Amino acid sequence: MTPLLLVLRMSKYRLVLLRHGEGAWNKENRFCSWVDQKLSEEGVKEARDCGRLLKEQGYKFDLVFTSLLSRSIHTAWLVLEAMGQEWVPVVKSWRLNERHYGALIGLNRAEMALQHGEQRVKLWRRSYDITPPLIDESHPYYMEIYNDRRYATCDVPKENLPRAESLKEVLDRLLPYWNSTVVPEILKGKTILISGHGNSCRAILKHVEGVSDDDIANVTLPTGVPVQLELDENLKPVKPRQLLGDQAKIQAAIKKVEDQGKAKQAT
Ligand SMILES: O=C(O)[C@@H](COP(=O)(O)O)OP(=O)(O)O
Repeated sequence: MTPLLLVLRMSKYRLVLLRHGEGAWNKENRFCSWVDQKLSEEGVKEARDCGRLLKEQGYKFDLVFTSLLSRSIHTAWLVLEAMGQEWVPVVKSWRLNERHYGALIGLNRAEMALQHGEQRVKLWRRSYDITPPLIDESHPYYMEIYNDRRYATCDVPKENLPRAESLKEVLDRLLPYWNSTVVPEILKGKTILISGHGNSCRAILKHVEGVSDDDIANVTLPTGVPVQLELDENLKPVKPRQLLGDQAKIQAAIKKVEDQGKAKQAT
């Protein structure tokens, strides 16, 4: 068998994961999570650039999945528009929402690092099974989140929606949706884009690639950069994930996200 045929046989499905373009609170270095902040100007540009890149790469999507948060939905729309593929169906679920950061929502990461130490903030952000402090009714964004009409449309009662989540808990709520709704579409041969969030995409990567609980702490995704996965017939990766685009810029963007947790007085 020629090497080309071998690759064709082994790489049966391609899937693209995307952390939405920069949001207003990414820019302000605040934990955004379930607060429905919109894309910044830069985030709109990132989403359009991502669409152009995916078009250049020859992508033709059949289906797009998003969370219920505007920044993931707008990113999907902008990507599809830049590709001239606006007709492609977009399916939304709370199960693809960003990790629920609990009582940390709205707080500035650098200030939290000053108060609690960089190590604690790193554990909150990147560890697999540490749950941040729970949000409660006294939190300034509690009502805005739980009174939002979109959360009355979920497949669980509002009272059972999370009040804070570790990455493990994100995977626990995401996996049933992945197995029941996303996987069957991949297996039909559809080319799928998941326009999600830093941590919902990390949870999918952990599951699909079998990343260990320790190693997932070293996976950070920048905004607006498509992650290409090539999978075999059992949905196992046939090669390492590829972050598409200028590699030097991508490395700089990853460092910028990691550095958001360094101690600094907010300006
Ligand atoms: O909730 C947030 O603020 C960020 C992730 O924050 P970190 O885990 O990077 O601190 O999520 P996203 O911008 O992908 O929706």
